[in-house]
Amino acid sequence: MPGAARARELLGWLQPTSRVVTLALGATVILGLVFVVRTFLTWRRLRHVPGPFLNSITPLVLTYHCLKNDVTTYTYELSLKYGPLVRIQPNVVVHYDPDTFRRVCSVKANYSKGLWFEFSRWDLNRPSCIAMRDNESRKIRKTKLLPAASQGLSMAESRVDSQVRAFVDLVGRKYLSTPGSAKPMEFGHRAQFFTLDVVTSVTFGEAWGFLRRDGDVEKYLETTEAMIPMFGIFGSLPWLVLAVHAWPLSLAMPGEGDKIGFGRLMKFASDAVQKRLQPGDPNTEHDLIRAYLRNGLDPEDVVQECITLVVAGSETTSVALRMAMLCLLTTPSAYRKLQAEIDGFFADKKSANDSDSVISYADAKTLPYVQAVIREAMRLWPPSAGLFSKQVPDDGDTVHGFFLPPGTEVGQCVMGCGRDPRLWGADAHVFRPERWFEVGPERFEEMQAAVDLIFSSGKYVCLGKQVAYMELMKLFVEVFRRYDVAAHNNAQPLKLRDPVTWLSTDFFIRFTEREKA
Ligand code: HEM
Repeated sequence: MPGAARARELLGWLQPTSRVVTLALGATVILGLVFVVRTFLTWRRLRHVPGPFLNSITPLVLTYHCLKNDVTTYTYELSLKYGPLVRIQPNVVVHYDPDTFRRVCSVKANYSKGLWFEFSRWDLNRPSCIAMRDNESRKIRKTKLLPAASQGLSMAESRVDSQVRAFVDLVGRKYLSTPGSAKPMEFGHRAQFFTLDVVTSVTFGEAWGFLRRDGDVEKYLETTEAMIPMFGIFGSLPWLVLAVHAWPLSLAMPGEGDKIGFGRLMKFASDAVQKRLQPGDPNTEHDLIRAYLRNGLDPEDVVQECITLVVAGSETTSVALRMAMLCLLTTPSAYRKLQAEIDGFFADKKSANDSDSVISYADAKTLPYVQAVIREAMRLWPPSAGLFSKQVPDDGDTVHGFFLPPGTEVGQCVMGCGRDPRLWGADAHVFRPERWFEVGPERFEEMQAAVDLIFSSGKYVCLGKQVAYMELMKLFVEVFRRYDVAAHNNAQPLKLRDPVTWLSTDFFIRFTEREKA
């Protein structure tokens, strides 16, 4: 009897329920086989790249570490163990070599952005530069953005100064502890208030007012804080982005009509652009919106670029502020040297007693120890710790001697660049700003270039790098010039978790007026 007829006869003997069970079992076996074959083929594609076996067959190991809140350290430890190139997911390899970093980001290498960047599409039909994965479109967009961003920088300083004053005022108003009266400030959130007010002010010409209110505005922080861990999870399972962008999940995406949260930022950006297009607009104030419009960017694209500026420029810089503060508070020798340098600078300045003055960026750049503290903290705790994967071009590429077929995603372990003992010595994991003074000019340049990779490189380089340095330098100078700072909870200065970058809670610090010498 032919096979198909025999199978029909056997099925006929079964009860209807047994038939359903048998069909379900059959389907499961077939799906299981498809899964095994697919997993085998994916594994085979990059089997020559070292890494843990489990990571080479499932992306979920990385997802697990995002949920466990130790993903950056995990990636770093794997890189050291298997490096210079490690397979961290079936289709993702990671490196931590500064030269490889620069090559992958160069125009010449022709890599493009990985799937994860789709997550930074705020409007599904209109990507801003950070979400553009096609190299040609990015090039055209960035040509328009770069000159405008550098014009924007020249007017950013006065806006950063206003927010530094607002922060210092807030301390004086609410958080100055005196003997017998402790008034600790939760610095993690205040750092965000500061960076959000700076970036909204530089972008829109008007700060959102987090510092003024000393609280969240339109529940923006509450909702975005909940979103940040999603960046990690989407980073480890980037195809999820496509599911979220498709109907019906797309209906849950934030929109201009929302009463709170990210949608408010979208509405604010859209209104701010519209306001500048009105015939009666005086056009006297300078901000990035005007700079972008003047540079020929379509108004609807300007809206998307403004949202990107706020997202890209706030959490990153506040992570840098928090971790630099933590490093200082836990390293008394560095704290003392930083304050001594600041005092020395102001000792013979007329502005020393002017409570309203803020150090100029040009002057701040002459303070080598302040700069060393900031660089050293960002080296150890890079705020942009995610993989930021880029896709291998059509011809494939060879990285550290391993051929990578087209479409492979190459991620970066920026923590590895900052802690590689070959570059930083046996105490690479120690916060020691002095290391920046122990080397000749050539080595110094090499170290500086490696730390700067936290801002990416080449065609992906951050547009707000100078604004970020300006914020960090000015705030530290003006705070430590006026106040002494101490961790409030000696047993645990803060609670740290790492779903994609370092997020903190309960970072309470105390400010006291400095004793005059
Ligand atoms: C310590 C603070 C900061 C760090 C570590 C940082 C890091 C980065 C990195 C790594 C990228 C590139 C991502 C990639 O495509 O691979 C980037 C892009 C970007 N950053 Fe920053 N950033 C910081 C502060 C800022 C600030 C203050 C602003 C705005 C004022 C800003 C605006 C942008 C923009 C607009 C992009 C997109 C550029 C593009 O797609 O070509 N960033 N940033």
